[in-house]
Amino acid sequence: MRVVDEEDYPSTPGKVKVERSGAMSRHLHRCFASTGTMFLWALFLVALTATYFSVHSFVNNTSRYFAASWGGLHWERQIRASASPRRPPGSAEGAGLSVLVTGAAGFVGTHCSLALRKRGDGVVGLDNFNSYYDPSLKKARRALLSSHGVFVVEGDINDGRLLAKLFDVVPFTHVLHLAAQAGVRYAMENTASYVHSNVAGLVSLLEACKDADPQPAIVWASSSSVYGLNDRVPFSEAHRTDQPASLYAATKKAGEEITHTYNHIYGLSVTGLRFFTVYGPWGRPDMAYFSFTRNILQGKPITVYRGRDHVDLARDFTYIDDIVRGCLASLDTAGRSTGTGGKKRGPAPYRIYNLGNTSPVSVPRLVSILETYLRVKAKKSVIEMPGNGDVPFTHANISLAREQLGYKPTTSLEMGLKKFVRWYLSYYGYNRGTQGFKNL
Ligand SMILES: O=C(O)[C@H]1O[C@H](OP(=O)(O)OP(=O)(O)OC[C@H]2O[C@@H](n3ccc(=O)[nH]c3=O)[C@H](O)[C@@H]2O)[C@H](O)[C@@H](O)[C@@H]1O
Repeated sequence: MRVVDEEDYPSTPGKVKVERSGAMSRHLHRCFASTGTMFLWALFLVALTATYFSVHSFVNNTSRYFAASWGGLHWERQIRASASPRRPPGSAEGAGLSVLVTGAAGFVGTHCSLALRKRGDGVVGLDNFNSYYDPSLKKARRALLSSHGVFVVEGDINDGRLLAKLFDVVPFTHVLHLAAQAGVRYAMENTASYVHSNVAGLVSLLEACKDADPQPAIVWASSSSVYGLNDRVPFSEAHRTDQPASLYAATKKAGEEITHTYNHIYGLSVTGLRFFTVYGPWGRPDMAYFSFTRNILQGKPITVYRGRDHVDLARDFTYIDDIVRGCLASLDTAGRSTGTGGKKRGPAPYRIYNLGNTSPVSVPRLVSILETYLRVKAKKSVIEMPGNGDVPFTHANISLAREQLGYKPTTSLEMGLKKFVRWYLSYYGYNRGTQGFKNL
């Protein structure tokens, strides 16, 4: 068994060990030899780590450069052309806006972009084409926009570099922020996507807006869902909105608070629009009117939720063209942001409006209107509303929007669904004669 020498013991930190001379010189020699070796090893490791990180960052940057779907002179030319207003000089409506529309390949985004383009404003779209619902519908919307001269950049609002570049290339006068993770019930399945888009993405966009010179005015999509458990009807902007019933609603409410902060600190002009169950052609397949239509045509059952005590659920369904008019009126009346160089130079407007239809319709009535237009009886399964974030009814008071934006919805659910069904049948190529369902 090996006898442990005194020198093998570690010294107590901070204390010097007194040693005998012979043993000491041996020890010193060993000690220097091992320190030198250790030093060389340490040097080698540092060099290795540094090499690793520089190669890694080079590979990262290079692959990001090659993978990026944006950038370059041609891309910048496309952005500038799309962003240029085309109103005739001296036109009564003024010089025209230059609007960045986020979520441009989405339902409301596409309609607003087209409407802006048609009246001569410049529009650049931004959309990440995620797969929350069929991306081919988003691509078809992009093709429609492109045929009207609207260029849509594929990118995410969380990409600060891309946003900075866009504001670098174009001095946007307005941002119409519609990109979001939508859907009330899906918020129970994929919580992270709501935080990613509706909270982190919003902050990323506001950061870019506050740094932009000039700062744009922002109009963005909040939601009727912020009224949550409020049971005073019709819902007015003055009612409480601190009792959300879903994570979706909570992120939209958070958005209202976050935008307020940016308005307060940086002088950004902000208008939040509380949309009430928007529907229409080119709509969202995840919404009830759309999925009911698909299932009814395919002979599949639909699930109709019912409230407590067998009370029907109801929504203040609002037709897309009415919403578009509300969005454009909001842009036109937005008022300027006041900040420059990331600093507030004076107070800027902060507004919130309900954009609804003011006439709630029950879900069973929605189904029966669809049955009439589709000429097919729905296979209904009526169940009690699960605790999934839904609220029993919505009903907008739109006095404020009427007064300040001139907002006046004109489309009944019957009229609006007729237009939707007509679009649906033509888009999916449904052939009544042969009862065939192409591409459904
Ligand atoms: O107003 C809003 O702010 C919200 O409107 C809709 O949310 P929601 O009103 O729940 O719209 P749908 O998903 O189309 O549902 C409409 C009604 O049909 C009911 N429904 C839905 C799905 C289903 O399978 N069965 C059913 O009875 C719902 O409970 C609800 O009462 C949108 O999906 C949200 O993105 C938007 O923010």
